[in-house]
Amino acid sequence: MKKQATKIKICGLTKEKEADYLNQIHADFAGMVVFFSKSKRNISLDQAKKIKSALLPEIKTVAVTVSPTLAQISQIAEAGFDLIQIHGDPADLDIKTAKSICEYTSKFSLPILKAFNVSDIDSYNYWHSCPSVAGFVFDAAKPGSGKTFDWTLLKNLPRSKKLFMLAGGLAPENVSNAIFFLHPDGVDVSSGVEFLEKDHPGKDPYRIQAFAEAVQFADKFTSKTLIDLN
Ligand SMILES: O=C(O)c1ccccc1NCC(=O)[C@H](O)[C@H](O)COP(=O)(O)O
Repeated sequence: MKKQATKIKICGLTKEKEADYLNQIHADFAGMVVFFSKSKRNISLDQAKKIKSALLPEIKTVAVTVSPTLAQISQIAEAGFDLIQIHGDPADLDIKTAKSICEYTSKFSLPILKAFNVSDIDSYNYWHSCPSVAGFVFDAAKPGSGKTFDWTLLKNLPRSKKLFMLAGGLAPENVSNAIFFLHPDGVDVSSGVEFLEKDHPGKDPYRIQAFAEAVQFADKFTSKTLIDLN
């Protein structure tokens, strides 16, 4: 059995210089919130492209969306993202005419990271069967809120080669415990690596470094099989 490091996704990038912080820790995924103006981390596709071009090419870019429309998904694919993270259901999905959500999402031009926000975890088994879904992000009830949730809800979910990623209120202070408890394939953080001062928005390079070190610390004491998204 090959030992595999826990993958790191840093989410909610808003500035080009934050790409350097991810490059320094060799993050696996960079998440950017698009087409969701309610979020303080929402950025335009042009901003996202600038951040993307400052990232090491091996860092996979994830467009983080809430119920995206088909038109938005095409624009996201054209902008060169590697994956699309979907909270909720796709907006244009007409349950009456689509044979199944799986069939519908198979038309998307990008692999999907299906995000769950606690109350919808019941649909995990269904999404798990969809070939277009590359993996899962288990997040708190309100995405990007920096709040955790009851991790025991995930303990007995079946695993496969699809990426199983924990999000929601992770931080340098608790991510090792999360890895010890759940052995996820990846950990996803946004609020927990931002500046602690309320009047200082954006990602804190020292907290990103501390997060990566806490993940490495936990990995020394856990082992898992190889998951490859390529
Ligand atoms: O960040 C947002 O504002 C956001 C808005 C809409 C959908 C998703 C959003 N964020 C998702 C994430 O950033 C990640 O799932 C994240 O790691 C969890 O957030 P946090 O609890 O702040 O670490």
